[in-house]
Amino acid sequence: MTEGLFPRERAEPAPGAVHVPGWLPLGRQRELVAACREFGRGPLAYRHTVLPGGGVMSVRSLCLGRTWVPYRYLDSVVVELPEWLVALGRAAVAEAYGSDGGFAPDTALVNFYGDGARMGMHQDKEERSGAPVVSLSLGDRCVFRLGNSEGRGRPWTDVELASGDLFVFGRESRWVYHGVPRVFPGTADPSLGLTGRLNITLRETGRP
Ligand SMILES: O=C(O)CCC(=O)C(=O)O
Ligand SMILES: [Fe+2]
Repeated sequence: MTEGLFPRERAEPAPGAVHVPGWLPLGRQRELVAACREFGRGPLAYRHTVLPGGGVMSVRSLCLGRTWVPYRYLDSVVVELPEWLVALGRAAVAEAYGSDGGFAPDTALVNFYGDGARMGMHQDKEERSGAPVVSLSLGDRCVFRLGNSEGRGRPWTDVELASGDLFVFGRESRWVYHGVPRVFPGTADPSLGLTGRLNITLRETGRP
């Protein structure tokens, strides 16, 4: 166990892919966990997405703003993307790239990883915008696999994401395959009050 022995430093594991460990202070993480709980009490619920081929995702998710279903965006919005989350997304891009570049996310996927949940290698490719993808992690640590734009296979780089970490992939890395092959149960700060892992992913659909 090397956990805590080495400082986790800001890194750019691939051009355009920026990892900022501990970007969100613990208080802000707690607020986000509370907000994610609240999202699930509204008209939306965390559900296992059923894929067109019949597969069922192990992750449970809900979508704020423009509704994503595999593999397209609908015209509908069930719950608006909160303005504070848009602002957080802008701040995240500014942190990663030095400027927010006018980032205007209109959709967010909130993913909950319970026992044994994983996410296979995929591209976020239903967006027409080349704007970056912003990912925030809460709760248990995980392995985030950052692949290449050509296919699901190697080469890839495994990055460990922990609670409060920011990961932005845009520019040359915008269309890379990526996934979460592993979550480490029970690795979150108990004071966060979350069992499992939450991920908030903000995107710009580029649709009117
Ligand atoms: O959970 C993560 O860190 C990644 C989520 C993801 O890739 C997605 O929702 O498209
Ligand atoms: Fe993704």
